[in-house]
Amino acid sequence: MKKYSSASNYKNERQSVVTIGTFDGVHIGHKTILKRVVETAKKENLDSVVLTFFPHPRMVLQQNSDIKLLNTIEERTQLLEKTGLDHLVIHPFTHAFSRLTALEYVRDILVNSLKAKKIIIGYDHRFGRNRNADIEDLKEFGKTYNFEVEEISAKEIDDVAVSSTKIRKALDAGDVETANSYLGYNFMISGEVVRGKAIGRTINYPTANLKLKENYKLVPKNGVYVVQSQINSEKIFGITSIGTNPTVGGKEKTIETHFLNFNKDLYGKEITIEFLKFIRDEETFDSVEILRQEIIKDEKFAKQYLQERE
Ligand SMILES: Cc1cc2nc3c(=O)[nH]c(=O)nc-3n(C[C@H](O)[C@H](O)[C@H](O)COP(=O)(O)O)c2cc1C
Ligand SMILES: Nc1ncnc2c1ncn2[C@@H]1O[C@H](COP(=O)(O)OP(=O)(O)O)[C@@H](O)[C@H]1O
Repeated sequence: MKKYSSASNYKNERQSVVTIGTFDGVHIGHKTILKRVVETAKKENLDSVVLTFFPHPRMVLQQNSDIKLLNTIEERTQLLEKTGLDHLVIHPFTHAFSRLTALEYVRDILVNSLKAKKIIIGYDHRFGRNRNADIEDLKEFGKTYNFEVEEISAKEIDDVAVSSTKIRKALDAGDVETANSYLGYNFMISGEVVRGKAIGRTINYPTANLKLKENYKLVPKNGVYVVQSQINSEKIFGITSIGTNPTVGGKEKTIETHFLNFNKDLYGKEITIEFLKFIRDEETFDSVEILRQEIIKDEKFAKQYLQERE
């Protein structure tokens, strides 16, 4: 898959099948569309292209928007790569871009830059300044500019019954199992392991504290989870606590993981944790000793869960 940092950087003489969207999560619904794009391109001897935007329109158009996304742009790129697409165009969503008329957008970006011969798109897709054009307008433009529009019907979309919003809601409720089944992979978070207060090791539960690079990445609800990770290409399971650590008077939100049967220095390493199961909400305990007893129970729960899953 070739990547381009804007539509004007896309240089390719071959005509294409294009789909357009944010594709946050690259979930099973997105994958059915992407599969259709890849297969259509093969059948019709065209190149397959995804046009996506970054930052998210809401991050640009709504002041103080605190929208959280399922994927960082890096994750989105990696997930799209797996679908077998020929080209990924990540076009900068700016104020100027949002002011393009529907005609300018279709003519300059879809037709002149991306050489669209076919556009495969959801029935409710809207585009152009103030999002005032719809799929019927796109079909009209197709007559002028000689491309075809293939509509993905409401039924086809409803049959999958998955949306990025539903997945965000599931994660906000701690329901990682529902989120994972919609995503078709385990929801994950990556970051560098940084130093904390070094209290963990004093209760025999050292925890790797993750520092996120992107403030727009969605973090599941505060609480304790069973997770898995890949450390030096070995699969390691763990228990992750998300929250402010009120028992030890914490204020900042942290994401910290105690890895099971593991004892190595992780400071400075980049790690990814995949969420498997919610264990419980974060609580304020009366003492660190009670917290330690509780973490022992969390560990037992995790081991039991992992054993039953085998
Ligand atoms: C599995 C697990 C569950 C945890 N649950 C809670 C909790 O419910 N409430 C809380 O205040 N802290 C909780 N913690 C966080 C501890 O307070 C934290 O790990 C400890 O303060 C160590 O912090 P440090 O990494 O800065 O040394 C939990 C930690 C782990 C590993
Ligand atoms: N089983 C383990 N799980 C997590 N971290 C571990 C483990 N064993 C050793 N470590 C190391 O210990 C560090 C965490 O120790 P901790 O006392 O919690 O300190 P800190 O407050 O700096 O996180 C981790 O960043 C990692 O380098």
